[in-house]
Amino acid sequence: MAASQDSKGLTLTVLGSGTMGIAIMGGVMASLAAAKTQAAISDAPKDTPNLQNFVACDAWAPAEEKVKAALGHYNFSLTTLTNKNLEGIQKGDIILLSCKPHIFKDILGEEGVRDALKGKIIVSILAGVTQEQIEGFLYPDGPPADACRVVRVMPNTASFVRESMSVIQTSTPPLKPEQHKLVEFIFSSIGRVVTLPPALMDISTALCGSGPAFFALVLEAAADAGVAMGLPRAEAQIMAAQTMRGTTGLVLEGGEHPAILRDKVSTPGGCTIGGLLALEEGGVRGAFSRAVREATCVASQLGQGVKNVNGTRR
Ligand SMILES: NC(=O)C1=CN([C@@H]2O[C@H](COP(=O)(O)OP(=O)(O)OC[C@H]3O[C@@H](n4cnc5c(N)ncnc54)[C@H](OP(=O)(O)O)[C@@H]3O)[C@@H](O)[C@H]2O)C=CC1
Ligand SMILES: O=C(O)[C@@H]1CCC=N1
Repeated sequence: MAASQDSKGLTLTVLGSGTMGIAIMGGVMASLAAAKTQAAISDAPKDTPNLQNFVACDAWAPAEEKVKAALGHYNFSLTTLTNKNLEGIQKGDIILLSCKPHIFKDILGEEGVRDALKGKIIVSILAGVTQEQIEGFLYPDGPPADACRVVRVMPNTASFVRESMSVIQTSTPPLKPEQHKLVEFIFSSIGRVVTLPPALMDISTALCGSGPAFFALVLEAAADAGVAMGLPRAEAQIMAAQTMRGTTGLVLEGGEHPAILRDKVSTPGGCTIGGLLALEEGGVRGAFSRAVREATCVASQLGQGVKNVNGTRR
């Protein structure tokens, strides 16, 4: 990590300031802002990395305004750059690779990038791109002593509201303690974290990365049903979303198994069992599970340059 940054704090540089780049910076900023407020009212010693600065890079000029509009109010040092990835990497201590998967070679292949990355950490959230692919591209002859470390993480878009489920891929060999601490700090500040081996990153991509879209479809269907039965749209959406949140609370905080939870809600002879049987008749369990498995297959191909990854299959 660059010692030169110590007095001004560490810098997170984001390469690709789209949905995820903004969501992650936003979540981290919200978390740091909350920690500042907490520190002001408590004397407890803090053992958190001194992350203070953010650099948002993109290839699309309007992204600068988008980033400022989404994050400007946090009052952190925020620099926006268009087509200046190298400058962003030079300024950063930890680099978040959040472009589309197939773009990574354009970014990391730019002259000077390998030098600028010396001793730093790249966190890649690219679906389907392995740690080996990135390392092999940067260091085709094997990593030099001052090589950067590449860490693969799969977060989700709920990072923005600090409710991400982020899967950090196990690093071999382990990261240096301060590097590990910084990666853990960033992702645990924007939600929950689990660490899993490389072979489980594609299913993690489907379940956690794509998951918000799948659950949003169910949520929307529930709200639609409410509207169909006469609820105003706004109330129907809040009711569906809060009910989904309550269910996840019972599982996450209450440790309830989903099958037991279903059973507890199903009063004998009541309406819930009637609704559940309609869902089973419609094959919702199979369709939902198939969606996650399909997304896993597609995710596994995203880094291979394979075309038509979403072409129809049996
Ligand atoms: N969306 C999600 O929920 C999740 C996405 N991911 C992964 O995160 C990554 C980003 O996804 P997402 O945020 O949805 O994608 P977006 O398209 O929203 O963001 C990517 C950004 O990178 C920009 N970009 C393109 N080329 C370059 C370049 N050469 N240098 C710098 N920036 C560039 C794009 O600009 P332009 O639009 O002009 O191409 C775009 O603004 C993907 O790899 C995806 O697999 C992981 C977990 C969840
Ligand atoms: O749809 C995608 O490919 C990305 C990866 C996970 C979520 N969005």
